[in-house]
Amino acid sequence: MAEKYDRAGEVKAFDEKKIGVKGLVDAGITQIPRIFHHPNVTVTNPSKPSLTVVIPTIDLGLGLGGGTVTRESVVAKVRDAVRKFGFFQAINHGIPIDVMEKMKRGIRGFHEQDPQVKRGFYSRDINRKVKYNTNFDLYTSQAANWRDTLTTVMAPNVPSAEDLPETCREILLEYSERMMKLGELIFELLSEALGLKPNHLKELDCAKSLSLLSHYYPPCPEPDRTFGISSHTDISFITILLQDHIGGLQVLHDGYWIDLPPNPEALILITNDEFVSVEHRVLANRSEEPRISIASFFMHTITNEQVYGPIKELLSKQNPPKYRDTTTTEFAKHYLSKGLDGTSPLLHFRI
Ligand SMILES: O=C(O)CCC(=O)C(=O)O
Ligand SMILES: [Fe+2]
Repeated sequence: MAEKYDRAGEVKAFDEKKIGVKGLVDAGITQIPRIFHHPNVTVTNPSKPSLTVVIPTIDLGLGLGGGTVTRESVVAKVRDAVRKFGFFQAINHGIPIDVMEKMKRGIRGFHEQDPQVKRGFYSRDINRKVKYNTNFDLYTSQAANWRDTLTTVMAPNVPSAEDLPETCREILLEYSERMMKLGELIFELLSEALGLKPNHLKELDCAKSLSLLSHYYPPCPEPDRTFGISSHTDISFITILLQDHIGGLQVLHDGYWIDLPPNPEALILITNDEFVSVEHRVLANRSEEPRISIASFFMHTITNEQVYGPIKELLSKQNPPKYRDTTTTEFAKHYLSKGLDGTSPLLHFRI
């Protein structure tokens, strides 16, 4: 039996230091604090002989010399991927590689800057639009994850440059502007994939609000005891993820954890519902370098009272609603109180 300890006290003490997990690594720890111990770290895939899953990869036709793919074929591939998998890897998505590289460097720069300056951004205030912390659910989850995150709300109200951290302000603005354009296209494709008019999801304001979660996963001295991010589904309408070369991201498919290997050209799209809301996680970083990822969450902030529910046009006697309507505020509050416990936040709203 594990020895009893004052978990709440240790969580608070760690949080109040405002140094993040990076601060622990910089201090030279060789064992991770108990608050990061997960009772069940099953890192390896449940073994299925010769597991071969082809990761759905979709060419959006926006690369240099693009135009070789038709809209119809892209919509068909998107429909297939999000129904079967709940995610896909997008290539030729229109965001240039140098912008993606600059974004990863900028975020690394934020996390690796003078800790005294970084400390100024440390906060858990849900109303703050620019903040950094370790685990948004540090106080509610059963076990903490080996990850620090800079969160910036980039749309609908674009922050002024001075409100953003100096180390990455320009690239945050440029990346977000491009991400908003890509988001519009993706919501059009998803609408069409659902058999709706192209603007349907955009008219529901799904493409309007963007938060960037810019993660830093420092090397973990005991990667078999914890996660980078434990199993969860996202709170957003969709997430578009940029990851670096380190790896560790896995999605759950047919009961098996599948690795999503890094690809410097690709972005990963994670969808929600009709459209599987795919469960995913990141293993604790076992390399000697930090891992950087930037998750673009198309979602409203917690103060947005807009009502969302199953799309009316898709409902019928044969296909009645499975979920009740809710507001962004109610949904976000539920998500925050639950933490990343591996269960779907949607269950709470099931009819
Ligand atoms: O870092 C990653 O690859 C995934 C991040 C993620 O799942 C999230 O921010 O919700
Ligand atoms: Fe996620």
